[in-house]
Amino acid sequence: MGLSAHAWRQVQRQAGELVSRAWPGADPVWRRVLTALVAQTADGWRVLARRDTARRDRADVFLVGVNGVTAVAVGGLDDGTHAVRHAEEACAGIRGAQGEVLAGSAIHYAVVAGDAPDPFARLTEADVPRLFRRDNAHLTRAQVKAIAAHLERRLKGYKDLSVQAAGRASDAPGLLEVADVAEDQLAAARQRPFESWLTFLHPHQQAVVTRRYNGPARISGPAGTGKTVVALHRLRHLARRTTGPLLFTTFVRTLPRVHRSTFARFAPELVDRVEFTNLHSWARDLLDARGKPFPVDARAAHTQFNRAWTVHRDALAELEPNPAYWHTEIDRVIKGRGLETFEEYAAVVRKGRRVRLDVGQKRKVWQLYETYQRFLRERGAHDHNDLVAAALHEVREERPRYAAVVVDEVQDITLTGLRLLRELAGDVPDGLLLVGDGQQQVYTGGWRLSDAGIPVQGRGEVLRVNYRNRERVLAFARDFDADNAVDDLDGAAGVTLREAEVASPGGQTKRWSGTGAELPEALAKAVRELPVPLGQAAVITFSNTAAHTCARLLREAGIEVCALEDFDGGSDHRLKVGTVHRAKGLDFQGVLVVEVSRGEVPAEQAELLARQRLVAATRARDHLWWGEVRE
Ligand SMILES: Nc1ncnc2c1ncn2[C@@H]1O[C@H](COP(=O)(O)OP(=O)(O)OP(=O)(O)O)[C@@H](O)[C@H]1O
Repeated sequence: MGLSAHAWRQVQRQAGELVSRAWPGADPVWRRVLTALVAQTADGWRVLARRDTARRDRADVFLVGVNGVTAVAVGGLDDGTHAVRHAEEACAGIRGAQGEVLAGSAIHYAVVAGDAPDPFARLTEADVPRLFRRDNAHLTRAQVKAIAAHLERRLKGYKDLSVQAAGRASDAPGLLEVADVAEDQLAAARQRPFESWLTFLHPHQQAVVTRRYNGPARISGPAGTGKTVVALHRLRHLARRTTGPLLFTTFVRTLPRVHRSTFARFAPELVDRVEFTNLHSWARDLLDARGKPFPVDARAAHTQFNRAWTVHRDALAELEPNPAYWHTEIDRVIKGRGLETFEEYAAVVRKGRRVRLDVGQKRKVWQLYETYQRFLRERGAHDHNDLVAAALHEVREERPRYAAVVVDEVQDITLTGLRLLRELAGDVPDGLLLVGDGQQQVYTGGWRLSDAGIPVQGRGEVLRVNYRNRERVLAFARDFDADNAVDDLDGAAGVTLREAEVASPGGQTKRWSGTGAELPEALAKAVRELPVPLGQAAVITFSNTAAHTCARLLREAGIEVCALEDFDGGSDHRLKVGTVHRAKGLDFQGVLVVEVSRGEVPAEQAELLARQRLVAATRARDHLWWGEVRE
């Protein structure tokens, strides 16, 4: 806290005297803990405390600081549920500067020196400093003051206790303001913009966090509207009201560990109850745990597809010469949708697929599929679809129990994957929450939630305020959604990025265009001119090859890089580099997109590319540089 040892001893003595005067008969443990808490008020924390030995059903202390609100009970509680309700009621309606509300799910709970009922974290006296950790700082001092002022009015019988360090005239007008502003700016430079969503939510977001659903629910809305933020808050809300494990999953391999680290910051007491894992890893682990290991070798599977293609090329090349198109057809339409007979394939509507197929042509595709399957069988190889199908079979045999299943980026999961998740969630009320945005689909092969037997009528929430992208960045990204028909994941019209409301003004965008030979210099210059710390920025590409090239060019220019593949959401001073597929769901203060222009592309690919561009551009909070390499 920047106090000398002498000043710190004085502060503690003052705090001790204050506590003894306020509660003369209190037992020593209580007094010591309170003293430790009150001493921190010299460093900007606020403490509201009461002591009532007859009613041990409420928190003794409300601690407010840069890391949010914590309700603390000293020496144990008789009734944790009542204490939670009391704390949530005390905080209900506390508003931020822009009309946001303090989310009930944002309150931390702790018992010091006593038994801790859920959701209270259990701390010993020696653990008390953990309540003041600054690595989770996300509120400004002004916000801390405002919250404490509200609580002071709300909490009857609680005393506002504070001490001052010698030489810190906290009430001298001007002085404090200057110190506060300096400190706020320092914190802001470290962690910009303030992640106030850890405590404050838009009233609509907050309503979605706590609403009760009597079936599967869906949150949709354009990029940056806080869908994941709401999902994480809801996860905490649900975890507090249930027992047993919860699952947070997504199709994107790199995302779960990032979300885990965010969740660990604001719900450390619950993080071990939630499994954060991508769907394929989850499926593999389930089969391993049941003694039925199911190794997938995507490369071997790809080789078998190429072999099958050589057999059927002549039959299909006149429809579409690119084998990747047919691989996707098998991956996303036939296997992704779990089609088992030709009759099913003949009947299926191939939403979003460019090449129209009559029954005779579908038969040719089916033959390609059958050959591919035969080759896989002969080699004992499996692809990812086989893994998901095997897990679905296994879950139908015996369902692992989860109190709730939350699925992020649901638009990219296959239909079979959705069926698996539905099966997994069972009929538990509030058991399944699907979060996604049709506009950000980066893989083709449409479905509706109802195709997977997931009815969400009346339980679909749409978020509309974009909190991530500053106005100019959003305007840039909006240009990519011109021709996109977007659905809300269930067939109805969805809300597009064009319709999203902007929450933050300003922002900066730049375009560059040049040849491959000019890229190294332009990219290095753009990185150096980016007015954000490198650790808060990312270079995003549309292919692995381009990502590798950019990483090499940056290293050669002496810039430290970290592959997005390896990023876990922790603080890291290196520039992140990766494809748009790995950047999904994440955001950075500054983003540099490198696009290798491909000239004319077929309509279906063009639409997919527009979506990928939209995803890439909306990863930038404040600064976006868009470089186009002309081949
Ligand atoms: N209530 C809020 N107050 C302030 N900032 C918010 C709020 N909600 C969300 N944000 C900010 O917006 C960013 C985007 O939120 P989030 O990642 O949840 O959006 P999303 O809808 O899941 O986005 P995408 O679909 O593009 O991945 C967050 O990192 C956070 O900084």
